[in-house]
Amino acid sequence: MSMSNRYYTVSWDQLHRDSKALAWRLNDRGPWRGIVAITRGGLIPAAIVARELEARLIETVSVVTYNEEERGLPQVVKPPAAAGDGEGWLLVDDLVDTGTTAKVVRALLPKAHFATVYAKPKGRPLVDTFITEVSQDTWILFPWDTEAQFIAPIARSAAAR
Ligand SMILES: O=P(O)(O)OC[C@H]1O[C@H](OP(=O)(O)OP(=O)(O)O)[C@H](O)[C@@H]1O
Ligand SMILES: O=c1[nH]c(=O)c2nc[nH]c2[nH]1
Ligand SMILES: [Mg+2]
Repeated sequence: MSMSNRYYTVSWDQLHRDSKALAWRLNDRGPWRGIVAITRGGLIPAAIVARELEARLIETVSVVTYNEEERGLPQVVKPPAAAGDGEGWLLVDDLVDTGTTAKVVRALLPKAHFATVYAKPKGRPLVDTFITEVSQDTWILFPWDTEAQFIAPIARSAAAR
């Protein structure tokens, strides 16, 4: 996991709204044969988009990347067997960051339409449709990776300084 200068915190409510906004855009470009979710991050946006577009055929593709380790090469641990070359299929992920995952999946499904909820500048050229862009040095915090916790009152933390 790369370190970032700031966080962009996404609540369940915001993720639902942003995924629905994505569905509105994608509805105009259909009909779609089905949806390929890029696991695991793409699963929940894909479910929300599938509900809105009344898509019932859902395939998955799983790519494991080891950016920070020596072996370095992305591994396709589950190919999207049902989706052919991707023609007529919608490919959904939560975000593009460096574009490493996107490059691998686009090579497997060259004709698919690639949609993400969030995009960072490096990955943005690889995406056909997205909703919100954040800067490259921002880490997006998804609701499934976070939980609410107690934070000290301002007066108490200021007094400790
Ligand atoms: O553009 P990139 O630099 O490739 O980064 C984007 C990918 O990274 C995250 O997935 P991750 O590989 O962490 O796995 P996960 O979806 O199972 O959490 C995210 O869900 C994207 O798929
Ligand atoms: O939760 C996440 N937030 C991000 O910004 C990110 N970039 C790659 N992978 C990521 N996972
Ligand atoms: Mg992912």
